Amino acid sequence: MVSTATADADARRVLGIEGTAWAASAAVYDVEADDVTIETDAYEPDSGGIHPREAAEHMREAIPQVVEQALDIAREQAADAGEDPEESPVDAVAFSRGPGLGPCLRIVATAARALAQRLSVPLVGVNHMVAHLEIGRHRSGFSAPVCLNASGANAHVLGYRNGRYRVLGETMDTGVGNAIDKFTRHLGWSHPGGPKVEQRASEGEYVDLPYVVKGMDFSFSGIMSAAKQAIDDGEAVEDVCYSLQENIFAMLTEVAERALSLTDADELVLGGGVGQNDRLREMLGKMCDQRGADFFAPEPRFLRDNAGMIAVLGAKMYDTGETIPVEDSRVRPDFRPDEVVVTWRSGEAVGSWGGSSDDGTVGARDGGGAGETVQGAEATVTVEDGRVRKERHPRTYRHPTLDERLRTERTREEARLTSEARRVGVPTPVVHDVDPKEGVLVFERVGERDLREDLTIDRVRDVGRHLATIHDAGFVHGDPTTRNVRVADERTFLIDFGLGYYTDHAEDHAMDLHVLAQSLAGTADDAEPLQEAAEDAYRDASERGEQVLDRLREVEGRGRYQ
Ligand SMILES: C[C@@H](O)[C@H](NC(=O)OP(=O)(O)OC[C@H]1O[C@@H](n2cnc3c(N)ncnc32)[C@H](O)[C@@H]1O)C(=O)O
Ligand SMILES: Nc1ncnc2c1ncn2[C@@H]1O[C@H](COP(=O)(O)OP(=O)(O)OP(=O)(O)O)[C@@H](O)[C@H]1O
Ligand SMILES: [Fe+2]
Repeated sequence: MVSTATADADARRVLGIEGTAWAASAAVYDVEADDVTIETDAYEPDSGGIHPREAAEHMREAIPQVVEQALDIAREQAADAGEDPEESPVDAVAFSRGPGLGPCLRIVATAARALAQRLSVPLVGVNHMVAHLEIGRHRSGFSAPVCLNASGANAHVLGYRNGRYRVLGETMDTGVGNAIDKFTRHLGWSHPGGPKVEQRASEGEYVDLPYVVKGMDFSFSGIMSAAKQAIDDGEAVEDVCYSLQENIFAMLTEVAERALSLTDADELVLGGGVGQNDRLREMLGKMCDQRGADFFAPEPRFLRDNAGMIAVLGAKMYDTGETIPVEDSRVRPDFRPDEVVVTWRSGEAVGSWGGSSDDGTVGARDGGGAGETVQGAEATVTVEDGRVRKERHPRTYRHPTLDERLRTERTREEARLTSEARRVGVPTPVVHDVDPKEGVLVFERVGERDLREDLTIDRVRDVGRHLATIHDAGFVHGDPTTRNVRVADERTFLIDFGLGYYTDHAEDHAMDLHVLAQSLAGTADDAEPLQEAAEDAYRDASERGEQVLDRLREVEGRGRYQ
């Protein structure tokens, strides 16, 4: 192929540089051959976790070398293709702009700028998290997958909608890998801990540990303290490792399934270093199998931090003109994936879910007609004779003991809190029958449709008020999404209290509002006025609305990436 290194032509080859935390890495992506060569020099702390200054020092030493190695490969490829040796062998230099450790990012960016200048090619600034996702989409050939990012400093599920990747759910505290690594530091093991836990888990048996999912968000702090405590109490290390993996990965698998259900997607891709774990991949694969979805995990060299994913996304961005001048190329330690305008998918439809169709209906789910069966994220719901039968079937991806515990607990709590909410004046269905062991509930059928098909200011105000009422009564809903509210002419019913629990903590109350806000953002084209209406109604109706809303602002500021 004859080279034309202008910005109008599609890229032949792109050089990627990665160095957000531990991997000093450079790669060449040969577009035509769809071939990625990666050169990585890993930072391994002598003790403890990653020290930002030491990591930056590693970048300073290692980045020039891996870059030169990658460049040599690019030159060979260019020579094989018969290109002019005087010309740059790559059309662009793509680098990880964030998120990541500031000192590391700055060294990588400096190297990238210098190289781009030397080769007289443009710079492309890549979001590291979007790269973790795009590499899976690229390698799988899937068109509109949900993505689970399971990496060291992050954990989130993303879906594509209307030109951006939306964060459907994320960790409320640490990233999944960091959580595991902290646990292994407690044991005195060296960094990284993830592979060591995987190894020890193979000899372990299941012991009870906390399990925390809130809508599509989740939290690791409770389970991590409990795991450390279990070790201090003399529980066998292999049992704690095993159970930790079982619970944490089941949480990730559950939220991935919820995201598939919400977005009506049937493809899932995995990204991030924790994705190298066999048990996590097994769980996700089984879950997808059970619901008829396709699952793809890239090979390990593309899961852990690597410059290959930066080069591949860099090429897509270059092709749509997403290059940046040096003066605009400052690093972004807190760069969120939903800040990126996804230009390289602009030819595609609005998105994979929630877009209103011409007749104003959204999606195709309504537990309305008699005899109809609705597949929710957790349960199968059948409508018969004005009654609704909800069955939580076993999920074979998770440990049977955990599975039984979750199904029993959630069924019992759902019956209890649905009735409790009615008692305090919130419209909910009458509970006719409950069998926690079998995971079966029979309810009165309520509402004509789900809230997401009738999203008005008045309706979300009702929801804000209802949440205030149950919070004042001392419990939370746990999953107040636009699919867990049913609407009829005059009334707005809350359903699906399975994730609810008793609590007086402002933090837990704020999480309910956060889940609602995320769900509005995921379903409505203009979510802001709806969100405001819900908050105003909540503030007016609640005994301590101001305090909870302050906490909500705090919650929203978290889950940011360092
Ligand atoms: C911002 C960026 O620097 C950061 N990168 C990062 O965290 O490196 P990554 O390579 O994606 O993931 C590393 C994590 O992946 C874990 N890990 C590696 N192999 C594992 C395994 N077999 N099982 C569980 N965890 C594993 C390690 O313990 C470590 O916490 C991120 O993507 O969040
Ligand atoms: N009492 C009810 N009256 C009318 N429709 C109902 C009732 N309960 C459930 N449905 C319908 O069934 C759907 C699924 O129910 P539910 O949310 O309880 O199950 P789920 O599996 O927990 O779903 P998800 O986890 O996706 O929210 C609801 O969105 C609603 O359309
Ligand atoms: Fe990463």
